[in-house]
Amino acid sequence: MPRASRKAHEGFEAHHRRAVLQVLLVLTAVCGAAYVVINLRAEQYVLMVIELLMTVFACTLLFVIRGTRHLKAWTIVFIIPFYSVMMYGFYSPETEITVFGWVLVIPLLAHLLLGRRLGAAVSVFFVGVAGVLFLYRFGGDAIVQAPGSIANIAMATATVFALSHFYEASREQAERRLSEMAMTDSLTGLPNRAYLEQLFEDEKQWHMTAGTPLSLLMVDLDFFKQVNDRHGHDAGDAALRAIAGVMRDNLREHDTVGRLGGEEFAILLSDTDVHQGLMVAEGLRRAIASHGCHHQAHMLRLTASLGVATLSLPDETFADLLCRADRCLYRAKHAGRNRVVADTTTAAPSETTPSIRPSSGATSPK
Ligand SMILES: Nc1nc2c(ncn2[C@@H]2O[C@H](COP(=O)(O)OP(=O)(O)OP(=O)(O)O)[C@@H](O)[C@H]2O)c(=O)[nH]1
Repeated sequence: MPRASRKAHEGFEAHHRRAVLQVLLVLTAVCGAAYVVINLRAEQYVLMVIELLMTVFACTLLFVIRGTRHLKAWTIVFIIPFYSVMMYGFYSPETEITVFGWVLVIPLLAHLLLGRRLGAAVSVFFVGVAGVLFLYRFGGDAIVQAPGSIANIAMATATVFALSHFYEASREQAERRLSEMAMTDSLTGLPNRAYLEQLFEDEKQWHMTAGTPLSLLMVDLDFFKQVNDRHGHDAGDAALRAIAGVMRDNLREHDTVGRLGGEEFAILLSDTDVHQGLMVAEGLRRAIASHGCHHQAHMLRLTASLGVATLSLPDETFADLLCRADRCLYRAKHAGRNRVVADTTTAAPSETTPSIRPSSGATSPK
């Protein structure tokens, strides 16, 4: 999965897991408070103190998990004592056999909170311990030895385990698919603007820390309306797909081209200063101009204008950089199209805004 899609997926997943954990914490606090009263009245003071501690712990975590970036770690910090308290309840001679009804909650919660793999591992461990405790306490009872009684408990637990596991597997798959769709332009298959924005935030952190340059190209096809008007919308769509392919083929693996919308594209160039960005843009301009897009009986020739800007300030946003690249693009269009203009306003003061013009003038689609 591409990095930004993976981030989107993680965002959806964290949201889901946080919501489940919040419900569990509220339930733990409410049930814990109820058990404090029940155990106090039954004079079972050890259980009462444990329940009281769990209630306070759950209330505290409700605040902690609201803004945490370490949700999984906090979930484990809660779920292990939570299940351990459950195991103590199973072990304690003060509890009845019915306390083992809680064993069904183990696989369900583990999968909802920890996902398919870790959830399965934690479930197997704690259900196994619960099974041992059950046999230790009640293995000799006549009711347990009756045919089918152990099978009932075992099969009910296995059913909840299997359903939780398959539900989680299918939910994770659907979530992954959704996050990919949310980050992809459906016509060209390129990353969309949301993807680029997220990628920019990651790359910015990385490049600012490493002290390496990050550039953005903005690409706009020239006279694209004429393609639609002369050859139809399908031809326009085919041309957009073809140009997307040309750009992808002419970039390095760690550069990312995305479609902003319409006939506008943006490209993030890692480890690239404004001068190198200008060269990359010029290479793309040539590649686009020399590429013929076949559509039915027609050969469409397109050109593009490009603007180049390089990240210069730590607080610069994607929109800021895009705006600078867009201003250069506007100048390229204004100067006759099919050319590249770079923004060097933040580079060395002696430098002026460079532009690269094609030997022939602007061209319109034939
Ligand atoms: N086929 C197709 N056309 C699109 C799509 N999105 C936008 N367009 C068309 O792209 C054209 C953009 O036209 P303009 O904004 O006038 O730009 P242009 O004709 O390229 O002119 P300049 O940018 O000034 O060189 C419009 O006709 C839109 O309908 C799309 O997904 N498919």
